[in-house]
Amino acid sequence: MPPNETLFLESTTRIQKESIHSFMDFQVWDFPGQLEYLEPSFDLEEIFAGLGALVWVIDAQDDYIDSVSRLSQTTLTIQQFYPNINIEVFIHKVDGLSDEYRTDTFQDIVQHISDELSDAGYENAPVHYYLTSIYDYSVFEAFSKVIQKLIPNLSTLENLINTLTNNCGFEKTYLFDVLSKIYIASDTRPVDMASYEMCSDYIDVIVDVSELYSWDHPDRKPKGEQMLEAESHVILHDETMIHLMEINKYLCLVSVIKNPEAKEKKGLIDMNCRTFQEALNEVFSRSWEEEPEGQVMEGQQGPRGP
Ligand SMILES: Nc1nc2c(ncn2[C@@H]2O[C@H](COP(=O)(O)OP(=O)(O)OP(=O)(O)O)[C@@H](O)[C@H]2O)c(=O)[nH]1
Repeated sequence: MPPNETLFLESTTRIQKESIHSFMDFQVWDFPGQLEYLEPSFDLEEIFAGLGALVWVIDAQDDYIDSVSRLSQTTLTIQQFYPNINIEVFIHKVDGLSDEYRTDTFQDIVQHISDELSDAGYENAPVHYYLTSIYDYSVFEAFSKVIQKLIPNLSTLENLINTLTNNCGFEKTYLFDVLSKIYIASDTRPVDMASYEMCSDYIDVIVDVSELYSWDHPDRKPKGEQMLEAESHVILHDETMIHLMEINKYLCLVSVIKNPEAKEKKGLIDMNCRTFQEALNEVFSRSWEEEPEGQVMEGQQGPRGP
């Protein structure tokens, strides 16, 4: 949804459950801000038992003291009964704040929460914080990190991407979920927002072009055998190449390549990406058989095969 359209969203009045069917199935539950779910009339087991991550959104442009103390109470309850749930705090709507005020707000919120938790005897709580806004890519980046922690075999995926990235001399590689535009894994070099944005935008371009040309036109017959997966690259004004390869129905691999020789070695790059694709689909088909245990979101299954 474009950010400007969110201005007309209606307020949430009850828990809304949204099922996501992608490389792994999970649900997102949207809670109304004022729901007193810690009251005895609510069944904690029903709410928390199947959760993999709790994402707590704090409006950084508003008075957040109340939200912060509700979060502390919730964290204490969760830590007692459901210690495997990841607690992820989005310090949200930071687009309206100056850089300096943003840092102060971040520190203030983190300090408040850790003080309240340590007053209750809970030191070094595993709470993670993100600065987010819907007016840039930060909220996608933050959600990517939240989802990545729930993926069984994440380190195997990262190792595979590292091998590909290092052997081909890529600058950065992301494995994206095409629909949500979150990246489920990347090589382990630091993420640079500009390259993430570029790769994410390139997926939009390819999806748009594919939609234009992929429908069955009665007068258009394919000339010979067609490749199942989309594959594309573009060279930007500074010679950077963005290379995209669809991996399966849900995922695509997008790489940033700075090496000027890449143009001549496109065949080699494609071949290496195909080898990566085979390895990845093999990992997925194995974890599908094994059914991972532990940190799972409600309704989540193992990653899907190709
Ligand atoms: N400036 C700014 N406004 C935002 C951002 N995210 C959401 N909003 C605005 O905040 C308002 C409320 O958004 P919702 O998503 O309905 O917030 P909510 O907390 O889920 O609200 P409830 O549904 O009442 O629980 C909307 O008008 C959004 O446009 C952001 O990152 N920056």
